[in-house]
Amino acid sequence: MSDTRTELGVSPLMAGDRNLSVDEARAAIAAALQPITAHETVPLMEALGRVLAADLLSPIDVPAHDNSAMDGYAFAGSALQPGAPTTLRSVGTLFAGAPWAGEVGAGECLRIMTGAVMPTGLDTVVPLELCRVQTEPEGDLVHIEPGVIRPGENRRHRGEDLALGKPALRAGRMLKPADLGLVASLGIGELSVVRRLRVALFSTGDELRTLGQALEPGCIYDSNRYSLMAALQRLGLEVLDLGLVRDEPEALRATLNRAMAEADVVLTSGGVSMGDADHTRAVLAQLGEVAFWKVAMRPGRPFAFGPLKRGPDEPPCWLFALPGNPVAALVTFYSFAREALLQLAGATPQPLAVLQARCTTALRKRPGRTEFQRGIVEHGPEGWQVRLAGSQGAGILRSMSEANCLVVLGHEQGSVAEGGLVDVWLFDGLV
Ligand SMILES: Nc1nc2c(c(=O)[nH]1)N[C@H]1C(S)=C(S)[C@@H](COP(=O)(O)OP(=O)(O)OC[C@H]3O[C@@H](n4cnc5c(N)ncnc54)[C@H](O)[C@@H]3O)O[C@H]1N2
Ligand code: MOO
Repeated sequence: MSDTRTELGVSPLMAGDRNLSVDEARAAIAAALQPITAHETVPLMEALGRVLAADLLSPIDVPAHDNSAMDGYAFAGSALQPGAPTTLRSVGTLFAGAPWAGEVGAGECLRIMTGAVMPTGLDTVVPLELCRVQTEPEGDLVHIEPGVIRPGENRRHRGEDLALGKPALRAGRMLKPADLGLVASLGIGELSVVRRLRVALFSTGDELRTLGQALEPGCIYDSNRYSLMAALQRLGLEVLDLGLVRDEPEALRATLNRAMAEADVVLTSGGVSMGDADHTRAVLAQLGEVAFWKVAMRPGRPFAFGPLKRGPDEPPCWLFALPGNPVAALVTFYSFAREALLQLAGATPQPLAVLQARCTTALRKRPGRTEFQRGIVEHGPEGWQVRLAGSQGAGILRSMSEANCLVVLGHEQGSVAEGGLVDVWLFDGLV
């Protein structure tokens, strides 16, 4: 990371007045970042959402034995005669957890429960509902009509879920509920995970007040820190809340120094547009190589990104400076910061799930920039459909709150006719 200017490439840092496309900005960010590697061991029940540090090899076969997939009768499939009924005598009952110790001879079968170990020599289970049982004092007779079962059916094979020595989960996995169950099925109670990425978060703007403070004339409550903190928590990251920072070089410098000392990333909102940015730029120029971009997108045009330099052998602290307008802050977070933070956290990239939905109204759009509109997607008579969620102003948080998705109109895309298909990012898919 010594020569970030080269790694970022000429285009983003030298973009000057040119507008970068969303894809160019994303690519420049991804090319600059190096994941953190330090790891720690955590108990399984604390591993949800954490990033697996190394491939997890299965120490056992799961299941450990061939076993029955059904409640029924286990027998040797070779006993089945093509085109003729088969009758077998049941010589015992097998329960899960209690392997069969006896013998099973020709023409015999065993009543077996789901999950019980298949005895040696038996490879087929006929489910109870597919056979006729005739009760007899010396052992029930089981009649199987031709064609209801084939040899080998309803047997679960040893190791078919997880095979001894094979990777059960790969490094970089963000662990989800089923993964924790999978690890438990291997008898493993703790995991090596990448340490949590630490993100310092603050809002800038003299007009901002925080919860509990009085709202003087001209002031507003800081909302960005709360929506961004929640978005960071959803990603499973550690948040260092640095509160509000006034529009003063010394306050900014002091806060950035603290963030650089304590965090891997600093995420800010406000103060990146043309207005009063000069002193911000001067402070950032002293601390690192932050580029101020204009991205061809709406909302969220102004955005700054780059490394704040620490010691010569230390990785930089990465700055993501989001625009102040509350919707622009969230849209740029999801467009640029989300995947970059997952990359830094060591997670295998997981692009957002994109749904295609029919737009219930026509949308005006000119090619040459990406537009994000707040929408409400629902299932209608002809499949997924989406309508816009109220006012689309970059400062209108209410419509963002009412929305359940973002309608994403791509860089090259033009206007959309009523009923046309559009891409949708589901908020519930934003992990
Ligand atoms: N001459 C220009 N003016 C503006 C441009 C431009 O390119 N040229 N870009 C506009 C766009 S687009 C946006 S977005 C904003 C972004 O500006 P900043 O990042 O410098 O943000 P601020 O000016 O500090 O704030 C903008 C707006 O958002 C409110 N805000 C800021 N922080 C918070 C917060 N933490 N919680 C709630 N609301 C917040 C702030 O009060 C302003 O109303 O600039 C446009 N102007
Ligand atoms: O980022 Mo701005 O929100 O496009 O107004």
